[in-house]
Amino acid sequence: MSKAHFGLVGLGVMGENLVLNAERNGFSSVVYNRTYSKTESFLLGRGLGKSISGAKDLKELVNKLERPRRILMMVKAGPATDAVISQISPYLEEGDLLIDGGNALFSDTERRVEELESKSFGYIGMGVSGGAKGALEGPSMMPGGTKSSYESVEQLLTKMAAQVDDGPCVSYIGPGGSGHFVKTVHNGIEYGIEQILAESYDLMKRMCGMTGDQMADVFAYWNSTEELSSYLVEITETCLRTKDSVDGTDLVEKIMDKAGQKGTGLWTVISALELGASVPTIYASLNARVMSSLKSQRVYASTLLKEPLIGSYELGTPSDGMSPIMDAVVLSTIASYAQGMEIMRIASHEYNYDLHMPSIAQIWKGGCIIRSRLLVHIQNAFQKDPQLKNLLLDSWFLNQVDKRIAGLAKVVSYASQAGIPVPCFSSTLDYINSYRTSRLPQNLVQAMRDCFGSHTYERTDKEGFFHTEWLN
Ligand SMILES: NC(=O)C1=CN([C@@H]2O[C@H](COP(=O)(O)OP(=O)(O)OC[C@H]3O[C@@H](n4cnc5c(N)ncnc54)[C@H](OP(=O)(O)O)[C@@H]3O)[C@@H](O)[C@H]2O)C=CC1
Ligand SMILES: O=C(CO)[C@H](O)[C@H](O)COP(=O)(O)O
Repeated sequence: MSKAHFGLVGLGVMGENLVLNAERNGFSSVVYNRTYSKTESFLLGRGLGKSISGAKDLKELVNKLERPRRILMMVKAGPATDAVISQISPYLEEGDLLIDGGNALFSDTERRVEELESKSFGYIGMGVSGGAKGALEGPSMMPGGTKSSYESVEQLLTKMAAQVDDGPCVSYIGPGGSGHFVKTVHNGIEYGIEQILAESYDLMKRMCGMTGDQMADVFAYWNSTEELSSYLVEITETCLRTKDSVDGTDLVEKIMDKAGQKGTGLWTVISALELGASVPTIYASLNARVMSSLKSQRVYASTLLKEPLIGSYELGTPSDGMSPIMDAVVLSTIASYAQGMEIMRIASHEYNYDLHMPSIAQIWKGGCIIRSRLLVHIQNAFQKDPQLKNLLLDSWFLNQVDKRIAGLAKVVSYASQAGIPVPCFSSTLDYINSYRTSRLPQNLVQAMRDCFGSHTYERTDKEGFFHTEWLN
């Protein structure tokens, strides 16, 4: 029996779609899942009639593959990935390649690349985005590791990836854990945009009294614009139009207001803090999920900390796309991308990843959850100036700030008066206002630090570090 081209470990939501994608692109496959009944039902279901066979254990999976073997692990991140690696390693031979397509912590990937390469195996840490549909039809993929390892699967990945007008949504990211680092930042941006859209929904519902369908019409309009056309805006329209099958009312209103999280948003913020990148919009979105999870406390607090009455505010009309709210959404979305790119710019240098921003924008233009038309402008900005310090400094984005900052300020001000939290909108406003302020009040912070702790300060009028005996 001829050996298969490709192996998959983990027939979950992502794994089963990715293997169908590989098979459709001409790569015969062998699949293994810890719980064998899932393998059986897959082979009798979606895998039926395809060039896909099953393996009851990892030894059988390895034996059924041509050499050098190419095996994608699509399992839960963390200890599950380590378990699979240690169980499969005894059967691997020199030159075989493991690819981790899960949402791994990038420092875990660094460790695994070193461990596996010391045994003469290849190891790729690859961020994958696109959910179930993307995995099947063409995901966005961010592979990192040793370049020669990537080259041995380049053809497979290029065929599997989403394709946009000017090429595939996959390319080599860089060494070590860089692929998973970039995927983590992708998810941080994803958290930001999801929260931004949720804030706009809250304002339209509570300040403007709009119904689900009326809001969905606004999202449909936004999705037709150059600035906001994106996958997340598109699915928000769908979510808002969807009715509960029991009583026909808006389904979103039946969903508990507690957001889950699996770790990548937190890792983005931890990395940003460690690297000294300023990411207030992304941080605000993470904190909003944390605050949302305090449901019982919030319900109790709402009986004591009385909310202000919501007055009447002018926030545009559906026919103008709720203009000030759209301004807030556009600038906050831009800020999320700008902050994500900033983390990667610093990480590229600090971790020697040598990231190529236009290629990352290319990978994100199709297939992934944060795909949007804005990414074309982001790619252009970094192509024009590969050393660009902040996206906001590019002419296209500067123009957006000029055009929309008054609308964002209006939304933040009205929401504050009405007692409606808009953490991403207000963080974005502060981010832009801070970034465009040539002299911030941190001179006083420096004075206090020196006053109580002799930490010294720099002066504006001469070089060096100074200390004053403030309390004499
Ligand atoms: N869902 C999504 O939209 C996306 C998910 N990801 C990432 O991809 C990975 C897989 O996600 P998804 O497909 O959603 O996950 P699922 O929850 O659908 O499936 C998890 C898979 O992991 C396997 N598994 C769990 N623990 C172990 C273990 N200790 N040993 C061996 N196998 C184990 C499960 O096997 P069993 O059936 O035996 O339990 C199952 O095949 C995760 O890292 C996730 O973060 C990345 C991008 C998008
Ligand atoms: O990686 C993804 C998309 O890109 C996954 O869907 C991920 O689970 C999303 O993160 P979280 O569950 O924390 O919201």
